[in-house]
Amino acid sequence: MPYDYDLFVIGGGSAGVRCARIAAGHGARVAVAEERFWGGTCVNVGCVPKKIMVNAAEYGAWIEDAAAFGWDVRKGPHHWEKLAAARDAEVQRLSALYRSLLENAGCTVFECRAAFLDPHTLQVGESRVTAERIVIATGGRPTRPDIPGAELGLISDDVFTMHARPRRIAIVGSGYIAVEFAGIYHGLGAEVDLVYRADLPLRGFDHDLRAALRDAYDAQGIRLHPGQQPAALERRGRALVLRTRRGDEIEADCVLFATGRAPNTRGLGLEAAGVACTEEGAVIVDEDHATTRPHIFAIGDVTDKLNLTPMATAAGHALADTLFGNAPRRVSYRNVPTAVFSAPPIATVGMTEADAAAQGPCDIYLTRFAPMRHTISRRPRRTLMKLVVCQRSRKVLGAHMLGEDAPEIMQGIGIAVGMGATKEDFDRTIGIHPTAAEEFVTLRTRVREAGLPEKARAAE
Ligand SMILES: Cc1cc2nc3c(=O)[nH]c(=O)nc-3n(C[C@H](O)[C@H](O)[C@H](O)COP(=O)(O)OP(=O)(O)OC[C@H]3O[C@@H](n4cnc5c(N)ncnc54)[C@H](O)[C@@H]3O)c2cc1C
Ligand SMILES: NC(=O)c1ccc[n+]([C@@H]2O[C@H](COP(=O)([O-])OP(=O)(O)OC[C@H]3O[C@@H](n4cnc5c(N)ncnc54)[C@H](O)[C@@H]3O)[C@@H](O)[C@H]2O)c1
Repeated sequence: MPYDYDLFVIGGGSAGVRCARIAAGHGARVAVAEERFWGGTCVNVGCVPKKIMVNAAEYGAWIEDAAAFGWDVRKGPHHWEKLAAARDAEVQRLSALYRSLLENAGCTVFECRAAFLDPHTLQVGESRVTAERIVIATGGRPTRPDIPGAELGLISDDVFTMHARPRRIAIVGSGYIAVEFAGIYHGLGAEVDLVYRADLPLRGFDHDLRAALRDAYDAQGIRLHPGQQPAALERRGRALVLRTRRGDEIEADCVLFATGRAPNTRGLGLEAAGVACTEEGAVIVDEDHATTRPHIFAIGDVTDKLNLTPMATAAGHALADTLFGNAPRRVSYRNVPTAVFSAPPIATVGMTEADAAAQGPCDIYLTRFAPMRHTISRRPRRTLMKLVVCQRSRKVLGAHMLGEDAPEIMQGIGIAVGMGATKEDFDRTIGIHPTAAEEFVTLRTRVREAGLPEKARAAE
């Protein structure tokens, strides 16, 4: 039976757009359906608008720093609506670009929802469409905790439609989104409460980074509430009150739930297609992104593996090359560099100290220092850099940094760690002076053998 398309992609986000346009470039007849916004989460309610807000928040402190360098500048008020307009214009430009990339590649675009009717047939808006192969790239959505009054709180999507900066905001969670928005709102002048379950923010990251971020946020005046779980949210007059299970009350103008995301598989007709999901709703895939139906594939956040834009695009590209480019390949999920755009930012690649120590003896090289800019500005900022080195092979198993430019620096370190560079390879590299980055190649003092103190291990 001839199909309408060789490939149908459900979802026009990072993963779907890359897969569709590369497949079309290989000569396949491709269609894509997007129900909400071209470019998906990253472009519209994720990385891009978030990073613009991170940049905006940084300027506030830079204006103050400038005075120490001789500039006669005065910090005036921040105009939220100006920032919002600039941010939204850039988002619209990029979203339109994503759509035109698809059209220029020869893809058919549908601006509506798609769902399976059977393994090869989709309901696409008002039409029925068939395809030989189908890719599920529907991403994820923010979740709220199951507590009374949860609907009074915001989710990350809502941040990008706020009309004004809140005076006080309480943020629940301490993952990527929570700590990034804590830094943004604080930088823009709001009072911030960060409410989280663990002892330290950013579960899963290296222990020293987590402790350094706690210290940095504490020093800046972000009010930290570790070991606290939300119990209820209620309106009291014009304020919201977040009650915790311990019985504490935190009052704010708005409450942001940054408590994780769930894969978008509800109502997709996956049962009709014979595609299996985990209990949490993530599509189950093998190393080639094939689902339990060999002609149906899933890529990006909907598989809930490593929910980062570059992973979504890499998976989409590899799948298109494999299916239509006569160039089968797999994407590695190991040694993926990642950054958290907190204030200061964090970046990391490879193993944490705890993970590495569990595999065998390792050495820790670590330095903390005041960045050169701040010896002049007197802003109390500290940088932390750390290498985890295998004692046997001398390979650098993990590199971790908290400090200005950490994400820019870690991209290059990621190449070295991915190639299996040893500590001696790092040491042989000549530094670029004067930079913070050069510390990664001049770390000479082994501070200890890897392994977390008992108390820290218990809290992991
Ligand atoms: C606030 C925030 C900040 C982030 N910051 C970063 C960052 O700095 N760096 C980074 O690497 N990652 C970041 N991420 C994660 C990153 O945005 C995601 O990993 C990435 O966007 C996933 O791409 P995707 O294509 O899998 O899904 P998405 O981009 O979510 O795309 C899925 C698309 O499918 C559409 N869709 C869903 N169901 C259907 C249907 N049935 N029919 C038609 N269309 C459908 C949706 O509307 C959506 O557009 C951030 C995420 C958030 C929320
Ligand atoms: N810079 C980046 O690359 C970047 C930025 C933002 C988001 N992302 C991606 O998006 C994903 C989602 O981000 P996120 O921050 O929402 O999720 P997350 O999984 O990183 O963090 C969720 C947080 O919510 C807490 N939590 C979960 N349920 C809770 C409950 N019922 N009560 C209280 N706390 C609860 C968790 O303990 C954790 O601190 C990230 O994991 C990441 O993959 C990446």
